[in-house]
Amino acid sequence: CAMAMNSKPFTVFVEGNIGSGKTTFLEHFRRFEDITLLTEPVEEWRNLKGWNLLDLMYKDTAKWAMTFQSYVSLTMLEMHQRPTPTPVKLMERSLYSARYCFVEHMMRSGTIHPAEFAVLDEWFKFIMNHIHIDADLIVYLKTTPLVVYERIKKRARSEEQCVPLSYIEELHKLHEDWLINRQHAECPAPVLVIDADLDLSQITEEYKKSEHQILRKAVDVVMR
Ligand SMILES: Cc1cc2cn([C@H]3C[C@H](O)[C@@H](CO)O3)c(=O)nc2[nH]1
Repeated sequence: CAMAMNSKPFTVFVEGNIGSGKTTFLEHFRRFEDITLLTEPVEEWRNLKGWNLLDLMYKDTAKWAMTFQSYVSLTMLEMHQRPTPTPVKLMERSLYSARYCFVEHMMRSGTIHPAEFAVLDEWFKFIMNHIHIDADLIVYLKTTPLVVYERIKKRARSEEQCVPLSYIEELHKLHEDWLINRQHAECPAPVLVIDADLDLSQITEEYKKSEHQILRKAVDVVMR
């Protein structure tokens, strides 16, 4: 059912480490007409006017990380701002995981220069103060670093083949700090934790748990 454009849709961020099954989770909701799915625009990051920024970032991180994260944030902001004709909007990742997980890691590991971090952080703070983009719910696909590391190898996305386990472990810790230990007050949305270590056959039960919570909220939005 089309939504009156003036009311905000029930917005869900689907968050999790690389290889945690976010795209698979989102595809599970493809069949619901009342839900708009916004998957990560990886293809845009792989081809900006012919430049594969994702590959450049993984190949020469010190040189390209700032450029890459700057463009990722722009594409995420565009998705946050995109008008949604349905009562529910599911987004893969967000400006929050961009800042609290990926950019945070790049700063702590010295991959980007403190001056580059300062610029990215000023953009993030400006957006937080001027644009309303928070979630009504965050679905956290919680995984064990070793499990997703093996999946990344199996999935064999070419740009990711040189990703070390240590990077996956650090990203995991930053997701836990944010979504389990709740260290960032700017993003107060409730978190629904899904055990995403489960393999495809078992995980449907876990998805059903979130389906109920998301769809019930969607009914609330429509009835509002
Ligand atoms: C918001 C955000 C998403 C995102 C993804 N990535 C990388 C991780 C994966 O290899 C690929 C697709 O998620 O892009 C990144 O480096 N920085 C990011 N920031």
